[in-house]
Amino acid sequence: MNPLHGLYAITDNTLMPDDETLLTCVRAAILGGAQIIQYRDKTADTQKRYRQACLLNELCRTNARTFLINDDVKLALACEAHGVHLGQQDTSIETARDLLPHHAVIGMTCHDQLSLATTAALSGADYVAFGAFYPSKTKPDAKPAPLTLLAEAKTILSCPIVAIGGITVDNAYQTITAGADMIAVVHSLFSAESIIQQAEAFALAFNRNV
Ligand SMILES: Cc1ncc(COP(=O)(O)OP(=O)(O)O)c(N)n1
Ligand SMILES: Cc1ncsc1CCOP(=O)(O)O
Ligand SMILES: [Mg+2]
Repeated sequence: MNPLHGLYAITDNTLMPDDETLLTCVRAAILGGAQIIQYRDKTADTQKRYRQACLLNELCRTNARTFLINDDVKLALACEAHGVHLGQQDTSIETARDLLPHHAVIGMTCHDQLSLATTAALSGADYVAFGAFYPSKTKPDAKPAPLTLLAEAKTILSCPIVAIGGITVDNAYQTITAGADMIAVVHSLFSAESIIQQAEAFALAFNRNV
């Protein structure tokens, strides 16, 4: 398993509505340097979700990338993903840990609250996610989180930290220097004219010194 660090690409069923578009876009993100891929499909089409999750799992395994499923622990089990990303309203970490293989990756949304993160870490989360740090096109009603939260979180948590919400190539570097180990991106990555070049630009932000 590669480390939980770098560009974390999250799929979108509106931007990538069919199998071919989804695979082409995610392949480009991987080629550009995305390290973690999350399958996030909010439709109720169980058959499509299973088929696409299996396709992405294969793509990620071939390219040695971490593959996570949003919300759905049973789907993660069925497609043999590396793990799941859970929100505060989703399955609990404890239940997910019971259902998944012991080495599964479990990430947890903590919005703008350190207390949710310490609870998640104590429950065995492998990473925690904060946001939205900037206005998000994908989730416009996401509660805003201040960038200072990341440095505070770093002092009290030992697990990796994800920043999410409205992250672009222009604000990626300041988000990483503020304390993010991973930056999770939907719109600014997958709506780009060249997804490969956009992913490269995000990946470069992790290697910049100034
Ligand atoms: C990496 C990452 N962070 C946060 C979220 C949001 O999860 P959640 O609050 O459960 O909202 P939905 O994505 O399910 O709408 C995420 N998916 N990934
Ligand atoms: C799922 C989620 N949770 C908080 S913001 C967000 C969406 C992130 O997408 P974008 O990178 O387009 O703002
Ligand atoms: Mg969720």
